[in-house]
Amino acid sequence: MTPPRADAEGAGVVEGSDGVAVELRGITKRFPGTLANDAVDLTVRRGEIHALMGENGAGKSTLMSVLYGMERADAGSVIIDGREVAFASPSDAMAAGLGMVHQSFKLFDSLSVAENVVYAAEPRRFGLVDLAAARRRVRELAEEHGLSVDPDARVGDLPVGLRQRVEILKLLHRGARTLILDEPTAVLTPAEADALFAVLKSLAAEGRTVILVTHKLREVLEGSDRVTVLRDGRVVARLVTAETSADQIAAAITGRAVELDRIHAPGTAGEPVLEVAGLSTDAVRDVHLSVRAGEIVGIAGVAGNGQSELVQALAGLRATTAGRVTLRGGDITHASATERRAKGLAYVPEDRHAVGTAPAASVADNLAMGHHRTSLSSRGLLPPAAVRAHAKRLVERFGIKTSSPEVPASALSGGNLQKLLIGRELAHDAPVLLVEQPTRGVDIGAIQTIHDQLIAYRDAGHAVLLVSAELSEIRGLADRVLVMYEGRVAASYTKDEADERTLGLAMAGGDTRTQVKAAD
Ligand SMILES: Nc1ncnc2c1ncn2[C@@H]1O[C@H](COP(=O)(O)OP(=O)(O)OP(=O)(O)O)[C@@H](O)[C@H]1O
Repeated sequence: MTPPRADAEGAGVVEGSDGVAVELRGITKRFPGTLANDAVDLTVRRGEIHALMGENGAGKSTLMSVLYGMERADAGSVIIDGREVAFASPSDAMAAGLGMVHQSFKLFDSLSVAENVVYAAEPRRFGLVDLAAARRRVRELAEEHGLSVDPDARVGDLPVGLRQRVEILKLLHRGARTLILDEPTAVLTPAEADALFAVLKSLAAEGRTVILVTHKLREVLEGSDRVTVLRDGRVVARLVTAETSADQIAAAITGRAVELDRIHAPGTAGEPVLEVAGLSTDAVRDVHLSVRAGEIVGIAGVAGNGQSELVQALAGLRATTAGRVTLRGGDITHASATERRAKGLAYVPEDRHAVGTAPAASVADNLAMGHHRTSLSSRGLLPPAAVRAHAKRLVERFGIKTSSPEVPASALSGGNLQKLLIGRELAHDAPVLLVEQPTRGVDIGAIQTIHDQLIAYRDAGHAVLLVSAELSEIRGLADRVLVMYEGRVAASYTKDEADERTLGLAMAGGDTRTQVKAAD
């Protein structure tokens, strides 16, 4: 691992950069109406795990895009291994030893692990791709870095944690010495996240460098060496992880005290409004549940145990093979998604990009979507003034950071798009809300806002079915908790019973409900 040498005259070599892998000096990047990065300085030492944190829209992704050659800064310099660089594209950044794992992986599902890892940098024999060498290479890299994965597996068949491994192996194959990971644990199970951090720590111990963009305080405290916090495009804190606390980081991020992991008091439940009896789909088996007015029912489970499929079936987006669903007493088992909506079912899907929003439409139009039959509309039409006023209200209520409601939704940062989606669905005031992963990619201050809004929604007498991979979210919000395992509801707990250990065991397939009761 030799850093690139300066040329004979030493041009481009920056003084005082020993032991520094990446240095950004005075990076400024402006978008129309937004100063996304304002003279940002960031120093990342070789061999460290450096967390980059900050509210949604603080400028983290923009800064990483500048570093990785995807965006050109208006001012400032990028220094890699002591040498000033000017990347015109990510391939320049890769050639200088940087590698980025994006939130949506860039892999070919139909190809094998080995083919993906060596893609565009294949070992060749007599001009042909040498697949045997590719397989060997994957095995070597996997062994060297503790990243075991079968070189012959088809990528599309792998769980998300292993697909992420393939991305990392691909970067290592291309010689990346600095890895940038954008919210890498957002879609991982807790066990996969632990495995990822073990890998990152061993890469750092080898002298590689990791830059981690994340909102998760716990993983930053456990897994990083230093933290840089951005707010409104500027650096507001540089912290040594071992010398700081969750509260200090949270205060740096939001500029105020945040109550972390609050457990909300239970609500007062009324009549059942959503009733599910014996529901089955391709991935769900014989589910019985009911959600009452004024109640939040949480569904916990390791990703892939049928939670998403259950909610999709309830939303009318997945075929039901058996069972019966009633909404406020009316049978909706075979109703379309549109009919269910009209009957009072709102839905916040997990995938905000593919199903939830229209990126080219404006923020205001996205917030108005589906409101053609609500008080916003006048004979099925949406008057522009009403759309604007509606957008203004929701932008304020949910703290959606945007230079104007007229910009396209694609200009919003990831977390702000999530706030838009939640805001739009809550504004329907529907008697039943199905919500999946409401705070994925959302900063800690906004998590508090979204949680408060969901509780207020419940207290106004609505029923909420909440699916979340975050146990702290389930415990904080839900009045009752169901755990799904292998497509079934494996256990059901009251708020008091649902401690982290009990839920964790049930999620792993061991229903401890009876033991807990016996011990009481
Ligand atoms: N292409 C663009 N056009 C206009 N504005 C943009 C564009 N990309 C980003 N912005 C704006 O720049 C600011 C910084 O966005 P950025 O995506 O860097 O934030 P972030 O810290 O990564 O947020 P998140 O945590 O939500 O991912 C935001 O106000 C965003 O709306």
